[in-house]
Amino acid sequence: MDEDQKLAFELATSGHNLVISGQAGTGKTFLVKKLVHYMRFKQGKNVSIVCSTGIAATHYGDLRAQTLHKWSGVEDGRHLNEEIIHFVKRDERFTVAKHNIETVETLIIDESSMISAKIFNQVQVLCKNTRNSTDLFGNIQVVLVGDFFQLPPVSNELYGDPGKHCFTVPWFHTFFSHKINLNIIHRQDDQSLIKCINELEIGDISDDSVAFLKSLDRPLQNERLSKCVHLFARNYDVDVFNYNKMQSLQGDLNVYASQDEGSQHYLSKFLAPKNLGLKLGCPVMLIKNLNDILVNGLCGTVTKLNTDSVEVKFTLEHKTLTVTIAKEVFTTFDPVEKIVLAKRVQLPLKVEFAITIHKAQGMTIENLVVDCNNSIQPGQLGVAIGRAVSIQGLRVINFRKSLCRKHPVNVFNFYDSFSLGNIRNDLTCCRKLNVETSDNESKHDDDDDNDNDDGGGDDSDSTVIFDRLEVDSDFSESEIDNLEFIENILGTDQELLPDKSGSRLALDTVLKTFTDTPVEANILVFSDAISINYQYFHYWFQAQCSIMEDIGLNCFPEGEVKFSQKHRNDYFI
Ligand SMILES: Nc1ncnc2c1ncn2[C@@H]1O[C@H](COP(=O)(O)OP(=O)(O)OP(=O)(O)O)[C@@H](O)[C@H]1O
Repeated sequence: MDEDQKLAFELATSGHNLVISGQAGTGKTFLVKKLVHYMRFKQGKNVSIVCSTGIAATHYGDLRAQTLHKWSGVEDGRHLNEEIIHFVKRDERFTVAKHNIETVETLIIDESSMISAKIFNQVQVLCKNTRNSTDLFGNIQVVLVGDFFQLPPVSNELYGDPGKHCFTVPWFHTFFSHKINLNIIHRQDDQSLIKCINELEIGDISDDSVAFLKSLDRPLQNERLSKCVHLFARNYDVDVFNYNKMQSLQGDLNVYASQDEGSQHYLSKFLAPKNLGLKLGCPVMLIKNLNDILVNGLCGTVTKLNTDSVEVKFTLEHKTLTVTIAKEVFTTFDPVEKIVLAKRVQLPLKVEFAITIHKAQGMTIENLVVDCNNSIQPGQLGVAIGRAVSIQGLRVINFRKSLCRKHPVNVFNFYDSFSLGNIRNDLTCCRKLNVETSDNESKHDDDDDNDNDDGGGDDSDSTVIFDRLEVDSDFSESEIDNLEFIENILGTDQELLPDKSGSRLALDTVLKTFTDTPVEANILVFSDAISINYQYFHYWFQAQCSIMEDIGLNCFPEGEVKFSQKHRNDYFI
């Protein structure tokens, strides 16, 4: 281990809560494996490893990691805090999750950049309540591992999750007073490549690195072989690539049609396709966690096509496993009305000649082709190119400097806050704290401090009381107020609008679209359309979503002061 890894190892094995970060390839997963071995087998501790995604969990092989969602029972985040506490404590379907929470001593959470503040807070509240404790996380030692310059959490408007980083929960810095950054990159040894990944992660790329990346646009020797992995930013591009590859594959095409019920709007959002075409020998990826071994993201090859099922040979860490995959039920659930909005029965598979960058986070890939087109998220290209081991096995196509995005300022601020803090042997520095906290305190904190905007502290009864005694029921007026507010921001923020003339025109069009669009007519589609059309304003629009929420609030009938999850869904879905 290098010096930083040793320091992190020492702190974690002495029982401290700890954040371990570091650029792609600095050995975070490597360190966790060492930690788990030592803590389980030398210290005899009950250690659980959980990850934000099933595919990240597979990197731990026999150490048996699983997703945080499954381990804790929070599933896909559909439950309110009080419900999930009730289920885990009393419902026998949640016995395993209850046992996990009651018995664990150390919880290691990897790939935490993709865990939202809402889910993180919910797990914290759940652990505290299930262990009948007043301590954060019920006094479980938590080691949080991840690179927050990589991909951020995915939002889920239906479940009231705006997708904010887990470090925005208000109790974060008290609970994690020790934070360490690993600095030595072990995955690659080419200095130009290391520098380039670093700059891509941060979103500030030098001319040298641009030239370097452009020089990598040449065919790889073994690009045509199946062991070469193609990465794209969007599922759509993955699908097009897969379709073309599928056409060129020999053999008969079997088409598996789904059985659908419910809203077309939600059906169209399922990853499981309506018609899944498969051929013998085509590469596929699981898109659902079937058990601890067959997890979402696992790749394999089709070996037999049956009428309603297929046989797939999966490649695990060092072995292969052939399994019959039958159709599964996919649902979208309304957590307030408690109804299923859409249901699809389909094979939990997707053709995978290529995969999205999201699915690749955490992987090490020897032969890699990255298509940079349509990359819009901060850190996305850093994640993609950071998978490569060497420049000999890396091809980069469609790279342009304008595709590099900067992370929001709160990510940089978070890293500025990195320090080892006060280390006390009796753990009074991080674990044995007398922290006054309530399950919904994050909401109050949010009100107090807009910079530390958490959004994730899920209110325990999902109802936020707003003390607006006078509610403006006239939509147009409040809308105009907010538009003026937007204009003011734009008038002063040079950084957001470096090119004011071009932006002005785009902005006027956007604002016109906004004023012409009834809020209740699907604000999400509207914001998506804006993001696609005006990527330049991407971050700005995210910030405007909260302003739009305010506009929605102002539209409530007079006397209405409760803004519940249901109201939120009515306005924003
Ligand atoms: N101290 C070390 N000595 C030698 N090799 C190391 C060391 N630390 C990590 N490695 C190797 O470097 C490679 C990258 O490590 P690892 O996957 O743990 O990085 P990571 O920080 O988790 O990356 P990512 O953020 O992309 O998931 C692996 O092949 C790992 O075995």
